[in-house]
Amino acid sequence: MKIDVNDLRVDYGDVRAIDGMTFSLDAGKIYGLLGRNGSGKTTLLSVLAGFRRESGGTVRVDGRPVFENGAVTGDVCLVRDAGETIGIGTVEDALYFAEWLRPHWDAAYADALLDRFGLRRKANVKTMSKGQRSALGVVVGLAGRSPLTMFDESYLGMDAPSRYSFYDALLADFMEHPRTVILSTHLIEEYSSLFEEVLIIDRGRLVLHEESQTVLARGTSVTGPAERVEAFTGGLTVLDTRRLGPTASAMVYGDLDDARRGQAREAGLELGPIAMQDLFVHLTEPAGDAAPAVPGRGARPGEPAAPAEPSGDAR
Ligand SMILES: Nc1ncnc2c1ncn2[C@@H]1O[C@H](COP(=O)(O)OP(=O)(O)OP(=O)(O)O)[C@@H](O)[C@H]1O
Repeated sequence: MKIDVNDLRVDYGDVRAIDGMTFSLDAGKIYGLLGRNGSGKTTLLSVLAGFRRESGGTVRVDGRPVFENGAVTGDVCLVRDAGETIGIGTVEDALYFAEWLRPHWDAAYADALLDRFGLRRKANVKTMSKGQRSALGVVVGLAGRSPLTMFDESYLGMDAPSRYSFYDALLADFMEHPRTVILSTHLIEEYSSLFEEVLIIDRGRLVLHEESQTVLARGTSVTGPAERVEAFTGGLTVLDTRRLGPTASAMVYGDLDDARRGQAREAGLELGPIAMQDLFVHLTEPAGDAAPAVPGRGARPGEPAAPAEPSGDAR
């Protein structure tokens, strides 16, 4: 399903949780939604799922409004953390309810997933552990095969083997049944290779929306003798610099063309990739600080950029 969000605002009383967000998502891709605590991820997903009404702006899924629109919400699934939406009865009851609700439900696949995550059909959901309830949420999200499927930190309570299992299951099922998937997560490195595109939000605003490969290609670590690193990075957008004795490693954001790369090599500097998590940390700032103004902030071509906030470091 295609998503078009235009100048979206969501208020909780005096708190503006989403502050003028505009973006479009194509159908059939896996998107990563990243943001610090309180940045507005759950609020945004709730609006996309039709759980909450927008205070301003528009949200369209396949060109149609979502809120109180049964023709759309039947094709949309939001799995929240710890599977909180299915806290009554047994696992079997939860699946029965999900099947009734979801037109694309695959019962055989749901059964296979229960085995995969070691969940008993007769288990009472209320007495299940947090991780088991999260796994049940994931089963519902995957087996529902909703054209728009969103996981909001659904796997947070799951242990590492179960999370890896979710990763593998999602990838395999997505290949067979492509759909629009949005994953909100704080486990950036664990899931970043799944994301075709990534959206970073910060204090209710869209900070960046780009293909993951582009985002990663824009970040480069420059390591070598401190004074040479400083000279080379002058005029570039430096997100962070770390020093260890005479050696410095600078995190640079922006395209480095072949000529610049050649200059770095001639200067004896080492160039390397940087992790998406590192980029994320430096593209968002703790509350109260301004995020650095970096190229690519705001959105993709054709989408309005979020106003870049002034930063002393950014060039
Ligand atoms: N029901 C509510 N009433 C009032 N304010 C709320 C409510 N829900 C969220 N907020 C506020 O809206 C902002 C965005 O919250 P939201 O839960 O969407 O963030 P989040 O990015 O999902 O956070 P986290 O990563 O911690 O789950 C926060 O400032 C939060 O305090």
